[in-house]
Order: sequence, then C-alpha cells, then structure tokens
Amino acid sequence: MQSNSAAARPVSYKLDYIASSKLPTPWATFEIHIFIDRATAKEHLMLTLGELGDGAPVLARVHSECLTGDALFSQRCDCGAQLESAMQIIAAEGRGALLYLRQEGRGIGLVNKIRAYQLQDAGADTVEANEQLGFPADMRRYDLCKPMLDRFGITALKLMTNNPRKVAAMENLGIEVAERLPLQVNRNAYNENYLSTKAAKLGHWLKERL
Ligand SMILES: Nc1nc2c(ncn2[C@@H]2O[C@H](COP(=O)(O)OP(=O)(O)OP(=O)(O)O)[C@@H](O)[C@H]2O)c(=O)[nH]1
Ligand SMILES: [Zn+2]
Repeated sequence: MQSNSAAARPVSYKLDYIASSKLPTPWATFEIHIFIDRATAKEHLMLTLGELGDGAPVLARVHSECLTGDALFSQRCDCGAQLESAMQIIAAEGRGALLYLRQEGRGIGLVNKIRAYQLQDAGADTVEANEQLGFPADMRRYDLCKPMLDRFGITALKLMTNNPRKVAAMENLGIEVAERLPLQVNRNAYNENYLSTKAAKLGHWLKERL
C-alpha cells in the first residue's frame, strides 16, 4: 500500500558519476571528478585532495561557475580570486574538496548574466538587474552537492564562503558545517558596489575593508 509519507520524503538528487583523473595545478595535483546531471545536461566537477572519508570535517569550497571571473580575469566580481585562493588553501592543508557547480550567473546562465551586466553598466545593481530581466536575485540550488559529497563519504565541512545561504543549504542537506571560513579576496574599484550590494541585499558576511 502506498503511504502518504512517501510523498513527503525528500527526493534525492540524481547525478551520474562518470570519471576521474589527476589534475596537476600550480599548487597541488588534485583528483578531478566529473558528474553529469542528465535532467539539465550540465557537467559538474569536483576537485579532491587527500583522504576525505574518515569523518573529520573537510576543508571545502562550493563554487558557482563564473566564466568571466574564473577564466577571463574579470574584476567585476571576486569569483576568480576566490577560486584561486580556495585551491591554494586546500593545497596548503593537503586535504579538501572543491565543488565546481555549473550554475553560471547565480543560475540565470551566461547570456542573461551579460544582459545583467549591460543593465548594471546603465546603473542597476546586481539584484535590480536580475529583477529587470524577470529573474529572482539568486536561482542557484545546492541539492546536487549531496551526491557529490556522498561519493567521497564527506559528512562534515569546513566551508569557505561568505554566503549564509550556502551554509544553510548544506545543513538542510544533512551536511554538518563544522566551521565557516571567510573567503574575502580581491575587493577592488570595479567590484566595490557589487560586493556592497551582496552584503546589503543578499546578506553576505563581507567586511568593508580587507
Ligand atoms: N546574475 C548575476 N550573476 C553574477 C553577477 N556577478 C557574479 N555572478 C555570479 O554569481 C555567482 C557567484 O556568486 P557570489 O554571490 O559572488 O558568491 P557566492 O558563491 O554566492 O558566495 P561566496 O561563497 O561567498 O563566494 C557566479 O555564478 C557568478 O557567475 C551578476 O552581476 N549578476
Ligand atoms: Zn564572478
């Protein structure tokens, strides 16, 4: 007999693990792992270093794709510097994980992010620009992190983030956030307003001065 409680059970996120290899970087040789979300056709990545499944909290970064910042050195945001810094910090610890989630532009995609930048060039802030395009301020989801973390037996994190939503999202997934480590790098003249808006409207824990 079907019980009503089945409907209330959280649906586990379906992500297929595909393959792993070594990834030498300037700071350490990580293992890189590729997953595919067949529902969205997105390819999500994870870098790992060291033994992770022993129950001790894992130093981790949950990073959202930002092509302009991560690959093209954009100074409009802090993403590229955060990515590099997180990889360096994990390398120095000799143990950790970086989840690279393909949710560009806080989930609106690259085309709409550049449209949002165009609106920001005309005076909108990062939240207003999303809203003018008909999107919420932040469309990202983090439930896909659970199967990625589960694969390596990771149950607790030392999470590098300034974003309170990420901490709450991990805890909602049953992942303990044993520690929250700030990741404030590359505040500059170009991203000053962006970072201030994130603190004021999205609740990020950001100090005005580094
Ligand atoms: N829509 C939109 N997305 C942006 C903008 N600037 C950066 N992004 C995206 O925002 C995401 C990064 O989010 P952030 O809020 O900077 O940082 P976070 O990852 O939530 O928080 P931290 O863990 O503290 O870095 C990436 O997907 C970027 O592509 C923007 O002006 N508009
Ligand atoms: Zn960025």
